[in-house]
Amino acid sequence: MDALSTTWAITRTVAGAVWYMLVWTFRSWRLVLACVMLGNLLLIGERAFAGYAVIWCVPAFSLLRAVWWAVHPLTYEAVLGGPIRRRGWKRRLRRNWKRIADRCGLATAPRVDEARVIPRLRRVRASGNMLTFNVRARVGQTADDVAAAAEAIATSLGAEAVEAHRLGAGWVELSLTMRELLDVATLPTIPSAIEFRGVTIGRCSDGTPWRLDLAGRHTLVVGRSGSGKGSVFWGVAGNLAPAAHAGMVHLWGVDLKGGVEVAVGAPMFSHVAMNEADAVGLLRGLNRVIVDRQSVMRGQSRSFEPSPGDPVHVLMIDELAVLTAYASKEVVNEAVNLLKLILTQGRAFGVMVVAFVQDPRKETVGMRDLFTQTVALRLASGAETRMVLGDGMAALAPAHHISQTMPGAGYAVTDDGVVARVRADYWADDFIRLVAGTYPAPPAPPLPDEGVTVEPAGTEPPAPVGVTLSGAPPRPRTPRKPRAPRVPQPTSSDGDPEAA
Ligand SMILES: Nc1ncnc2c1ncn2[C@@H]1O[C@H](COP(=O)(O)OP(=O)(O)OP(=O)(O)O)[C@@H](O)[C@H]1O
Repeated sequence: MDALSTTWAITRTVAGAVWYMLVWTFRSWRLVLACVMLGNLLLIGERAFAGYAVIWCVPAFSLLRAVWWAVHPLTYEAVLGGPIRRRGWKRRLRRNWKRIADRCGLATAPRVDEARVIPRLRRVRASGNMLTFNVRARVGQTADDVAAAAEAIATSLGAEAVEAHRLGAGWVELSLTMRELLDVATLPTIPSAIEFRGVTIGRCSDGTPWRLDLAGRHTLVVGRSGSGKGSVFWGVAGNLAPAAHAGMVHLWGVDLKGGVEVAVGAPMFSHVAMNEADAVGLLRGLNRVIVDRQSVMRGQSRSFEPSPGDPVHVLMIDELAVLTAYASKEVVNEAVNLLKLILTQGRAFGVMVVAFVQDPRKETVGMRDLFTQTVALRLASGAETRMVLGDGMAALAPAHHISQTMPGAGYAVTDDGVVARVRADYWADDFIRLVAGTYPAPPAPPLPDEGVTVEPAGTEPPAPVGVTLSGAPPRPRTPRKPRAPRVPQPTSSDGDPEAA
């Protein structure tokens, strides 16, 4: 069996090398033709060696390339294959730009009888698997018009995907992914850095690490069932685990899908809620943290700096819609109010929310706009992408085009409109358990249990109440002392209240 598979592998490699040799030779047919003519002239001039050398130089170079590719693909790709391919991309773009711009609707004619004006192409560059260039909108066009044609331009050039960034004053930068790097799943390594401002949870389409900024941001992750929300969830929680272990971060987990997701790595979390009542208690507790910090920081400082014992709080909610739409009415009402307060006030006080949801409709996630960055994993339709990312974003971040075979892949969109095509590392259950076992959260102070009234910013914190650990049985309340009977007050005979 082994010998058979080795023979098969060798046959495939040799066949591949022969195929590439032929393709590369025929692709350079103009050069081959020129060499044949020159070689024949040399042969006529009785310079046999030089003549044959010129005639066969192109096939010989292709053969050399093919052998190199077959024997050592890594060095071939780095030294020869990659640079040749990138040169080809740039040349194809420059040569075909007029035709592509015209066909993609970017060429405009000022009058019927006048020639069409093509948007200007500038700074064409290629590196790694990306082809990047700037396009200047013509008079009568906007940068949005150019961005809207991005998908068509990418398709014309055979790109896998495209990202468009506005550079300002009519300039748009288009980054085309010419070779897909995200189709291979990657695994994380055990985190060791103490991170609380952001986490590296996968890679971008150009192969660079995908860093998700968390400081001062609330993150909404949306994706259909099976789109890989779990990878992003554990990418964030797992990478924060060393900081949680060191007391610089408190992780709060809400999982109302029976706790199936959070339970795997529960030791990383300071507080976990797996039912509606605990979830509301947990939100009250987090709101209490904000209110307490407001009173401490008022007049002292405007930005929060964490320290051991005074950590950043990160609330992770798996399936947000269960809490904000599908739970009982009272729970939904209170949870939505508390969550809105946390989302509007938490950022300045070191409280961040990372929420995950399958169904992005307004009825399920009414507070979508309060999240400052969105990760759109695979979505069902263009309408859903627009719903999640806003109008105009379906072309820039077409999450509905993500293949089912690429769970964990998506578009990360910040509130200033920067789009990155990304894929999260895959966190297997055993790996999550390993990280949770390595970095368990230190014991956390108990949560306020009940009676916390939701106060707007700037008001005094609510009165202290009995506390409980979310998920633990509530402590019995001490019965109140009976009130002492009132002493009757003397009243004036004429009923004058001032006299009483
Ligand atoms: N980053 C990834 N790379 C490769 N495969 C992945 C990745 N993330 C998830 N998968 C695969 O996709 C499957 C579904 O992922 P996951 O359970 O995270 O999806 P989900 O969006 O959380 O779905 P649901 O909402 O139904 O829980 C996983 O069992 C795993 O096999």
